[in-house]
Amino acid sequence: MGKQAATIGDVSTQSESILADLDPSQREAALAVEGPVRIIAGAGAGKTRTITHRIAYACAEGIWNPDRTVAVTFSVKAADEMRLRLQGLGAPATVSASTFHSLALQQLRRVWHELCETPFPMLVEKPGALTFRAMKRVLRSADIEDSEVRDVMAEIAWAKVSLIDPTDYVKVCTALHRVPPANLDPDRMAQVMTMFEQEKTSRNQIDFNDMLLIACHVLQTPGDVANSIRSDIRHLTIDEYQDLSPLQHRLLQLWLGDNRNICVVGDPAQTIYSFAGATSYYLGHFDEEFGPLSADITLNTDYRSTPQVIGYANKVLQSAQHRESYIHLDAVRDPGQRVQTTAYTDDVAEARGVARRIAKLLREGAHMKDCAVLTRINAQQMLICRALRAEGIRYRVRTESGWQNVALTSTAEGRKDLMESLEQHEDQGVVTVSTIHAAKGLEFAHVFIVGCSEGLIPFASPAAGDALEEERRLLYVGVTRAGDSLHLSFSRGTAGPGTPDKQASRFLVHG
Ligand SMILES: Nc1ncnc2c1ncn2[C@@H]1O[C@H](COP(=O)(O)OP(=O)(O)OP(=O)(O)O)[C@@H](O)[C@H]1O
Repeated sequence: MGKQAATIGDVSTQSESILADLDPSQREAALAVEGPVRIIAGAGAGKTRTITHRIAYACAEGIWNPDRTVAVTFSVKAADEMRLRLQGLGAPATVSASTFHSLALQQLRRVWHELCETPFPMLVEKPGALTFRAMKRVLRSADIEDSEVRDVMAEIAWAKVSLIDPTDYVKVCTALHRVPPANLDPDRMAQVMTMFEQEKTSRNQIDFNDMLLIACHVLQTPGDVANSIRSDIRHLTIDEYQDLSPLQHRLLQLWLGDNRNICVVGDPAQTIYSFAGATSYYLGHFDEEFGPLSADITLNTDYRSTPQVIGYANKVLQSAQHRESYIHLDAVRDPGQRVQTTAYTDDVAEARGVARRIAKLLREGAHMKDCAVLTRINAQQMLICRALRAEGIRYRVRTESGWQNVALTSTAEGRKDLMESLEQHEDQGVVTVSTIHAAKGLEFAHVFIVGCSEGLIPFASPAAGDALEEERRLLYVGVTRAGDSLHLSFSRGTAGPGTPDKQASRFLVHG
């Protein structure tokens, strides 16, 4: 009896200390532990903090069964980060934090022997080689550029996550005015898609998105297997919900069945993967799909950045096409320095200028791990790295895309390696060089965004519309990684004889 009372007392104290870290809106979200909950939050407003505390609180109070508590996110890094934060809050280790792909893979491996006698398919090791083979067979030519293979692979992945079957591809292209890559006409592209599937199946291989498709198929088939998978998920939390694809949406519907214990969190202004099939539609329409909601919460206090950075971020979105669906961020931190925009004569001067500024920051006491140089594309990074080396600054190029293709590292071993390598780097303290995409979800005291010119941000200067808006959001994501100082730069250097000087990005804020 005494023991029980002590336990209850301990749990309450623990719960109160978990909730004490939250502001009133975050706390409201954490306390809504049953039923559908939507949290729409701006950058730096504590999305991850809120959902991890919510999970830890509900488990500490004994309201949720940790063994049936599942948190899903989009990258291995984000899942690892979530697991670490949950551990830090004392959540039981049986709470699952994983990516869509690793969870689906885990579920399929568990039930496979009950479904078929054939061994579990292998994952395609070289999707590029398989795509090339499919293209060669359809086109009857091997004269195919690497970039064409890459673009076709991306198109196959896009069609899959968008739930578009090869037999419907031509119709979809007509309806959406979609132009297939590699100069293929829609009919040819559909043939390549079909051939890719045949090549894969004949080797008993599956690709990344097949894991989700097969999981959907298994869950769609009524019976004990589907029920047992579903019964493992009682409380489902999904981070970065603005990045959901139709395929992931289908899977989560099937995971839930009649269960309505779902909490989603996202920021429509951070949708930067539309090109790969992600859409913030599901976040915006969550209330129609799952309502009535137990809580529908907006978080707009940015705890990360100075008012200057936040002011800049708000202004980047001010002329956006759908600005009404984006959150206006409020600042709570003390004022810092103004956002700096610098024009350099050429790319080399820009790289050197940025490296020198970082060297100065380091001399003034900043830590290397607090500095990041963000680029729009990987190709910009060579000059930056060279300039950092010339200044004797250690750096790490972040290759992890932060997107789905890293989910395969979800084996315990892969995760351990990843965490060890990250920890090693973190101990040493290095400057991060990363694309904006790969920096999503991270924060640094000092952020340098280079190449803020037309052609880079926005990339290839798309016509007004969705592609242009995605580029605007990308700059917003980059800007909001900065805590204390933000430095934007571009070079005016000519692209070649007779070509005009580069222009500053239209997204840069003046005044
Ligand atoms: N209630 C709070 N009090 C103090 N600091 C907070 C609070 N909520 C969040 N923070 C801090 O604000 C920063 C952003 O929090 P978090 O990483 O959870 O945000 P996020 O919404 O996931 O960010 P983003 O979407 O921009 O990647 C972190 O440094 C976090 O510790």
